[in-house]
Amino acid sequence: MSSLSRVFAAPTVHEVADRASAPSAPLSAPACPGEREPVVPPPEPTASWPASPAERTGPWLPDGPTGLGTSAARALLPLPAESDRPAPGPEAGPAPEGGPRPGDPIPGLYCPPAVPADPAKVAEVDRRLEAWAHDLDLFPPEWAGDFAGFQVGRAVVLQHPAAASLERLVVAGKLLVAENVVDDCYCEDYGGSPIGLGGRLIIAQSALDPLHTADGYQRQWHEGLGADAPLRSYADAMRAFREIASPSQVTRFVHDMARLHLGYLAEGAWAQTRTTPPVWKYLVMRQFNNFRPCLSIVDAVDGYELSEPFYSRPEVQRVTALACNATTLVNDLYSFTKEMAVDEHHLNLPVVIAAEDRGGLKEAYLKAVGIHNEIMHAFEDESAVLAARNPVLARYTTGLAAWVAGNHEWHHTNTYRYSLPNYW
Ligand SMILES: CC(C)=CCC/C(C)=C(\C)COP(=O)(O)OP(=O)(O)O
Ligand SMILES: [Mg+2]
Repeated sequence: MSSLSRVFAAPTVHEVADRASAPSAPLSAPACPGEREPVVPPPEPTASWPASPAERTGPWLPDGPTGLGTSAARALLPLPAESDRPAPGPEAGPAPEGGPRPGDPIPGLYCPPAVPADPAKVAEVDRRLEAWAHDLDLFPPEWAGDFAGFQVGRAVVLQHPAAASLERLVVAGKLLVAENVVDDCYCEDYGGSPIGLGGRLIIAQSALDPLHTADGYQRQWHEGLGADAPLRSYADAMRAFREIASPSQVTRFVHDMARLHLGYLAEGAWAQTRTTPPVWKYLVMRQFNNFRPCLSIVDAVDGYELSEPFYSRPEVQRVTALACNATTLVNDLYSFTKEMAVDEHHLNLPVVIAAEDRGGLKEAYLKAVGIHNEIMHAFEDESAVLAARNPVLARYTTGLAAWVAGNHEWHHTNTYRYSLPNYW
């Protein structure tokens, strides 16, 4: 068994049963290249959900956590006893003497630690992704430094510590590369522009959500998906995702990518009209222009499925959005200096706070850290309520929390892409 096989989390009983039906192969290699790996059906959930709306407002509303969102959680589910709830993560520490050093986390930013990334796994994922990107001709040689500097392999290994196989990690990496290629080439750094963005993004969406039409035009559409690197990357990454995901997980992802593209269009519209929105409107846009497509695949990458009836419940949608918003605001905070260096009007949370408060960027930045922390605590409080009620939701919310922690680790240690302002 290769050394890589030993680093994957030992599968639980039902996953082993599932794999017993597949051809025997070490964990580190797909059962059979290109063969669709079975998605492990979740165990039947215990009937712990109130049967009807009337039950949701029963007398059992105990005292529990207060703050953002707890009223929503309390209205829907009984809160677990304090002893049931996991201890909160370590509170953010103060700034080190002389301020944070390159690679240090933002002082005062609250985020639990990530599972350390196994270097062997990172190297193998990077090797496979680089070969894939080269085969699809995704970027010219002059971008090779930025590709290496992005550290995609380290990102997905940190974000998915319970990934069921190396192949599933590589699929997450292909999607991450494709999402950034589209953002860079269509919207931002590499020739992107808000002008005509809608026309480019609608074809990009069809690389995920196929056209169904008359044969002749169907063929033209299929040929059109090879026209540029963004389209090629979306089409091939999506093909790979369809091989490891269930139909409902695919539909979930396609929906989340449409949300992402709507967020790109809003950001582009405000750039065209030079609009600096009020903070609340910016937070709406950032809930769509968001890492959500990465978090919504955590069950597929970990080899199980949070079934659609569970995933669609309002309280599950809420904790998913809270996790996605917290991790995207982390990007605002770590990419702040990079974005300000390019365009002082680039929209991010500190910029819109400073405009609304008519204050300085430093005060706005520190206020943005507080907003992130409030969202992060709400995510932890409310997902603890869900996790205490159902093992599948416990696994799902653990996966969300791991993605949030891993992505924070990737951001604060990626000194090639990011650096902190001298605010401490
Ligand atoms: C990976 C993924 C789904 C990205 C979608 C949206 C996106 C590019 C981000 C949330 C990152 O934000 P931003 O455009 O500010 O990227 P950088 O700050 O340049 O890393
Ligand atoms: Mg950013």
